[in-house]
Order: sequence, then structure tokens, then C-alpha cells
Amino acid sequence: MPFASRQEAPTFEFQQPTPGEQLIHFQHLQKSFGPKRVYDDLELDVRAGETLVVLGGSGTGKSVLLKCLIGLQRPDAGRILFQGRDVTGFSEGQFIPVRRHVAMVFQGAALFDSLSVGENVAYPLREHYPDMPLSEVRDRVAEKLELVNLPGTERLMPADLSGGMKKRVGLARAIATNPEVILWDEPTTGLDPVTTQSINAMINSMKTKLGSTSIVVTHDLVSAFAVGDRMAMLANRRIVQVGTPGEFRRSKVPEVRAFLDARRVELEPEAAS
Ligand SMILES: Nc1ncnc2c1ncn2[C@@H]1O[C@H](COP(=O)(O)OP(=O)(O)OP(=O)(O)O)[C@@H](O)[C@H]1O
Repeated sequence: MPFASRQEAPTFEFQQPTPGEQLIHFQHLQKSFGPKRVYDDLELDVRAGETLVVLGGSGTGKSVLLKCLIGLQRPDAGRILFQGRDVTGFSEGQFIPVRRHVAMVFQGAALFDSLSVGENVAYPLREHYPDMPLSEVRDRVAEKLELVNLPGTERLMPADLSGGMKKRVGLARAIATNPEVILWDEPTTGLDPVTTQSINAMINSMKTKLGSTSIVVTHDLVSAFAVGDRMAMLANRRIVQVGTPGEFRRSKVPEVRAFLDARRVELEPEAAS
């Protein structure tokens, strides 16, 4: 993240939301990469305190949606409202305070390999709170590592960690600033079932312990049903259905039906026998 643009006046102030109220609204979003249209007219809202799962096949634009929210990608048209505030045209500098409240847990953890675990987790604190006393940074790092069940690992290097541990360090880093919104990009992809379960439990505990709002993008259905309060299905360049897990199981929307039926074995292992 560019430190240079910090001089620009921050203009975004987060207001403590009432659980259930609309927090984020993607409105008429359009996005293309060259000739490839990713969204035509995408509509989606996210409510405070919920875990919203965004499902969709590979390359349907799940990650791009998260990146648009924090200014790492820009929509071509449409608006993104965050607490009613239109952040679509925000400059890089204006997005910095937004990212203090909305943190992304990247696919593959994306740790800095040359920094220790402790330095990785401290990184966003140094970026967003350069005046925070070192003792407070240390305490915050220890607290977050404890929260992800990796207490006392500050001195380890990323090369010393398993895939699941890296994901958890990535999470500790993402939550270091106590963000109100956590964006999870394929949090369980490539993990074994036991580690997957522990990541699912972690997503749920962020909601119960910290009261965070989460957006989880995934094509892992087991994980989706384990964490989602609501689900949204991205297909054919738009959101084709939003609903509760129960509504999704009973869905007659063709794209949702096809997606779930193709993965029926994941959800109902006995269907395989
Ligand atoms: N920076 C970029 N430049 C060009 N094309 C891009 C860029 N970022 C994403 N795309 C394209 O946009 C589409 C959506 O990408 P995105 O990463 O959001 O998909 P996804 O649904 O998250 O897929 P996956 O599940 O495979 O990660 C893809 O076709 C991808 O190739």
C-alpha cells in the first residue's frame, strides 16, 4: 500500500452501525477487462453484522467485487455505497481510511516472506497508525495471534509455516486494525478438511467475538453453508439470487440449481455411494 498518499485529507468516517442495517450497496455495477465483461448490472447489498457468502464459478468476478470495495479495482460504471457514502470515485488516499475499517484476507495469505510473523501482523498498524507506541503494537500483535490460535509465533518466518497457519497469520494481519468488515477471498481453497473446519470456525468467531461483518467469496459449498447467514450467487455477469442458505438449497434459479447440483456430493457425501 502506498505510504506516500497518506498526506491527502481522509474523508471517510465509519459510524457504528445497527446490526442488520444496510452497510454496503453495490449499485448497477459494470466492469470489463478489455473485451471481457465481468459485470453488466450487478446489484448487491451487505448488512451490518452478517456473513454474506458470494458463490460463483471460476472467473465470474468474485474477487474483483471485493477489490472494487477497497479501491484495488475500479468499476467502469455504477456506484459502491458504504454507509450511504459513495466511495466509487475515491482517490487512492481517500481509500486509506476505508481500508482501516474494511480488511481483506487474501487468497493464499499473501504474507511478506522476508518479514517475521510478528512483523507481518504489525504491518497494517504501522501503515494506519504510525504513531502507535511500540508496546501497544506488540500487545496488539500478540492479541491477534492468540485470537487465531497461534500464540507466541511472532518470531517464526512464513517459510516455517504450513498453509493453514499462513492463512491464520494472514487473518491476524487483516484484523490487526480491528476492522468492522472482513473480506475473505477463497479462505478455504486448497486446505485439508480439518484446516478448512478451523477456518470456518474462525470466520464464525469473528462475528461472535468481534461483531464483524464478513463477505466470503468461495466456490467451496461446505464452507459456504457452514458460515453464511445469506448467500449471493454470481453468474452471467450479475447476482442471480440472494437468500438464506435454506432458500438456496430449495432454489429453482437455473444458475444456482446447476451450481449446487454439480457439487451435491460435497454437501451430501452419501449421494456419492
Ligand atoms: N487485473 C486484471 N486484468 C485483466 N483481467 C482480470 C484482472 N483481474 C481479474 N480479471 C479477469 O476478471 C474475471 C474475474 O476475475 P476474478 O478474479 O474476480 O474471478 P473469481 O470469480 O474470483 O475467480 P476464481 O474463483 O478463479 O478466483 C476473470 O476472467 C479474470 O481473468
